[in-house]
Amino acid sequence: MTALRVSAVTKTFPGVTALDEVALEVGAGEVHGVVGENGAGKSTLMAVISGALVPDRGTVEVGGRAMDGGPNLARELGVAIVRQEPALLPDLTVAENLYLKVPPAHRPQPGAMSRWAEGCLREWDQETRIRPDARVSQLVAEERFIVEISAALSSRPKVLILDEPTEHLGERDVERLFDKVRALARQGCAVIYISHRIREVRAVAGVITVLRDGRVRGTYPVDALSESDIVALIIGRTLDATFPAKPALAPHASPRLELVDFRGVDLRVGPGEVVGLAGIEGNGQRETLRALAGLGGARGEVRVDGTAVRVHRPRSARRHGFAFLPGDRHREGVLGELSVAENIVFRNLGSASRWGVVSARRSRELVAATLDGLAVKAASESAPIASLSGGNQQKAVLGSILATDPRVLLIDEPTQGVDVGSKVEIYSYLRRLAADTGTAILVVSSDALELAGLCDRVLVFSRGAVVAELSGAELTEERITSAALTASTGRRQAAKGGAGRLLSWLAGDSAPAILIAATMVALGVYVATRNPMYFSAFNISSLLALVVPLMFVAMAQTTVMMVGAIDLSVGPLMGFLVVVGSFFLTAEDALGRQALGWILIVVVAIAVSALNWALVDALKLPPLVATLATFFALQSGSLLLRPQPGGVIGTRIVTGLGAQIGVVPVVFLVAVAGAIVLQFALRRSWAGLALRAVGSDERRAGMAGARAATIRLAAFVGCGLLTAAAAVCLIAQVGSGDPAAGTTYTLTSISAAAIGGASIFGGRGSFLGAVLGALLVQQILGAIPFLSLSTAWESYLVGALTLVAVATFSKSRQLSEVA
Ligand SMILES: Nc1ncnc2c1ncn2[C@@H]1O[C@H](COP(=O)(O)OP(=O)(O)OP(=O)(O)O)[C@@H](O)[C@H]1O
Repeated sequence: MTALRVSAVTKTFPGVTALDEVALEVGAGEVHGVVGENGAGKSTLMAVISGALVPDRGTVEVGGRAMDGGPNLARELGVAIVRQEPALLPDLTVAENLYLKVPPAHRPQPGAMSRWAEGCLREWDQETRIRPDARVSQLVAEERFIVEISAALSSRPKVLILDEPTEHLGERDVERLFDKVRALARQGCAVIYISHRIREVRAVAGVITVLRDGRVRGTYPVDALSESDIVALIIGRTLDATFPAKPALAPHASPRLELVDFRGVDLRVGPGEVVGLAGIEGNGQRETLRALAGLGGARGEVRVDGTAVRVHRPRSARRHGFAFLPGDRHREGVLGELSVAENIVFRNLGSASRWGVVSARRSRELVAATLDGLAVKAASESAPIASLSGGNQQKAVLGSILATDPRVLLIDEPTQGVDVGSKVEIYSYLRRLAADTGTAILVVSSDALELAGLCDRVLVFSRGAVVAELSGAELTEERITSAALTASTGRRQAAKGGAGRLLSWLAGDSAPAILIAATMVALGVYVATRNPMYFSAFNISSLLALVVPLMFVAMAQTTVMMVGAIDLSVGPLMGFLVVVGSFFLTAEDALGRQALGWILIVVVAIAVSALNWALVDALKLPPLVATLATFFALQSGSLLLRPQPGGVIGTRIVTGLGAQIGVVPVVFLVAVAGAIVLQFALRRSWAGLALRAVGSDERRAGMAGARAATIRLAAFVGCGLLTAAAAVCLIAQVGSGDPAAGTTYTLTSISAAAIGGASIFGGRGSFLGAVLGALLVQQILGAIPFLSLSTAWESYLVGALTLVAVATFSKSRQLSEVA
């Protein structure tokens, strides 16, 4: 039975025909390998099948149904995909990502999400210690792939697409994956397996389709082809040898690189020598390489050509002749928005410049030489590097690093995503570089065959120490794998010290609330020791009453910040609503007119926030500019309606809104209850997740089925409604239509939201944090008179606190991500 039928699909991009009349059929229970050179069109074809791209011509049918409804329909029809770059949302937790990625029918109750996610991960591997509550931005590439694969497996797919899933996986994980793939196929799932590791394709697939230049070159049963037959079909010629010959090294040459007790490793690497660092992931090999690149953890002595050097930062490592190719290309390798040429020039500013100015001629020559050197295929050098196929991105980044003319080259996964033909070119390029310039090369790779073929020596790591050294005849793929496996049985968890744990906690969601509460208590105690009147019932009750508008408007601001926007118009909107209210809510107004006033307040708030949304989403104005325009429009509107304050609000309304239970105003309790409900919805509902997902990464959230524009509209309208609530509380406080009433709330709302943990980049924030942030800001404002300080201190203290809070949260997030 045919599970997937692709008929005559054509897809073009400017300057490239990525797919040309492609046809493919995959039967239920079949594992179908798709192979081809870099840029052959494999990922584009998978994007079409999974609904992420619409073809120019041709059709895709899944289980007999035409696939014409984007990613959501594809998911509904049972298509699951593991992409070359896992499409995970960095600000959300592992559990939340898994939840969003599986089709709605397979999702657990939001409350049971964590336990369910643990089950999904444990199904992958009993030992895997990926915590369901870890934020995805804190995971290394291998872990991100495991999460992406677990999500695809947990969605019980009918068609499973795996696009180079093993580039970051160790030997055991690859085996584990193949077991799962075979089990799924036995249950009738159709699997498409894309990889440049031909051995893997042969091991798992029954049928192979070869793509070249966007066209299908043939479909064959795997058994009918040898490995070299497949290579010949892919690149159109046969290869003599994959790995270049290893030249004899000068026996007494003084070492180019020397490590003395560097993270416990002693090592001498001669000029032109290629040394591999192997081991099961997480045993210290990658960390050692990264430490040499200046990315942290450098302890011990490092000498280059006999001179001791410090490699505590990337800059200092570069200055001493180290060049580093990061293994996590998507996160650390490419600058996605910049062009191919800019990516190359940026890494070689020294050689591309003259008198400190980038020279057009030198840049052109540098870019041409780099692209030619590794035969990078790009529609144009001014195209964004993200539009290149994965393998071509890798070659472009590697080329830009090789062009820096290093004395020591540190390369992490040199050929990830690179096709068989280009791998051979890269290996011989590295060998030539080592032989011609004496560059010492250290390589980390999850592919033991690559290490055995490319390196003169391989050091095997276990628990941070070198446990075996292989060279000469001993240097085989089997020896590397067995040395790694016998030395350590599993992945080592990076042991987090006290500082690491503190950082993780600071980067988490509960830190802002706890830190604010602690600061409030400390401030309260301090002020009370200076002035005993501070804790009087009157003072507490007026503080709580005054803070309520700020609490609501801080929640409003948090809502839009969550989707990566900011709303400057909240303050003037509050003022405008107060002015509107002052025409309908006076003692003389009849009940009907008063009801109309309340309705108008809500309608105006919704209209203004919908306008803000339209400016941002339809006109594509930056939120800062769009809401600044509404800021001024609203302020002028208020002044036009009420050039002078006027319209006294009816006493019944003022006293009603000012009702208290003991010393606590009722509206305060309403605000707190609202914050609790919203916080719960933010963490435990699809809407809350979608809100954070869109703020975290709109494109990926879209792939998970979230409609970004609708969600942003909901966020803006939510912001408007919460601002209306703030305005209602303000009406009772001001008591009349004052056009300037709300203006100061714009900045204080941003401060309170940021102190509460919201990020202006979206994806993060907390309603409880915002409410506590508002309380702290108000507490500071209220404490100034008790300390007999001038009012200037209001700005100093609130400003400083905002700065400290934002710096602490963003820095801790940054550091915990690197860790
Ligand atoms: N968004 C895009 N904009 C412009 N060109 C694109 C875009 N996506 C893909 N291409 C081009 O389409 C062609 C096919 O790319 P695709 O990513 O499908 O190749 P691939 O076979 O998956 O390669 P690799 O093995 O390197 O991953 C390439 O020339 C690529 O540059």
